[in-house]
Amino acid sequence: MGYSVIDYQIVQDHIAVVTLSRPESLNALNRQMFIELGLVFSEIERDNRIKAVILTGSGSKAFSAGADVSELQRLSAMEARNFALAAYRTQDQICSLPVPTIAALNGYALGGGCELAMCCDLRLASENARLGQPEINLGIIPGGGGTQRLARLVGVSRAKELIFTGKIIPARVAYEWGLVNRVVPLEELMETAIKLAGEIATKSRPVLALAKSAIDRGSDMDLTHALHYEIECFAGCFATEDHHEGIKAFLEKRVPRYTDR
Ligand SMILES: CC(C)(COP(=O)(O)OP(=O)(O)OC[C@H]1O[C@@H](n2cnc3c(N)ncnc32)[C@H](O)[C@@H]1OP(=O)(O)O)[C@@H](O)C(=O)NCCC(=O)NCCSC(=O)CCO
Repeated sequence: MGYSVIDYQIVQDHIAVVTLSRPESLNALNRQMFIELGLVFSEIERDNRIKAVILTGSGSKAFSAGADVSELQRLSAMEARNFALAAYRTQDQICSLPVPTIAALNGYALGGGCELAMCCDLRLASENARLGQPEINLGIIPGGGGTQRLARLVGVSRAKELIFTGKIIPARVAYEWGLVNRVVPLEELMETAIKLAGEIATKSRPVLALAKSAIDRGSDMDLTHALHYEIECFAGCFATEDHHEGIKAFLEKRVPRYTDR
């Protein structure tokens, strides 16, 4: 399928790389971007070969500087609601993808860009990356999950500090706060992301999906329900062919050969 504001590639057979591609506006997220992200994530979901996804931005300055301010400028309250709902649907698709996702933050990840990064399972940042929710400086608040996902990742106090002040934090601080998993030089970012995705891709696809579901769905439950949900996911592993192979390979002291079934 042809895309106009994103690029899509499969590397090393199992790794999908989705690149936000509006470099002239620092990969600002417009309606078309959300439509194409929805389409590409549907394509990825249908493709059983894919075992890890990397989401990044074009150029060396930004992952994404957020929602396209020139589109926001024209919105009525009702239209703003529809814009946020469209973003929500695409983000929900990304969050519930049964495959691990990695955001490779190659520069600014602001507003909707930070929100999109927080929909991914893991975040790697280049040393020049800057993260934040500066919506307050435009007279609005985050509308793509920022008030919720940021608070869950860094805690309510730090989220409030960022959202109330619009302050932008460097990658190092984002790492100290647990907002990103790792910080690497810009020129090593994609190599690091592909290496991490490659390591994940050596595991069983259905078992990765069960691990992701146990963590994500469990974190929305109270502890008792979450622990019971983990038990169901653990039992689900025993319904896969791959768990036989994993255990057999361990006992035979060899590398497992998973069939993703
Ligand atoms: C990211 C900033 C700090 C970079 O500043 P600077 O290096 O000075 O680069 P600029 O000249 O400002 O930007 C280059 C070019 O990109 C356009 N642009 C940048 N961000 C956006 C955007 N979000 N929407 C539309 N266009 C954008 C900018 O206008 C320039 O275009 P020219 O045609 O060359 O003029 C700085 O750009 C910045 O602060 N950006 C806005 C960040 C922001 O407020 N994000 C939140 C948006 S609201 C939101 O996401 C709601 C969802 O919750």
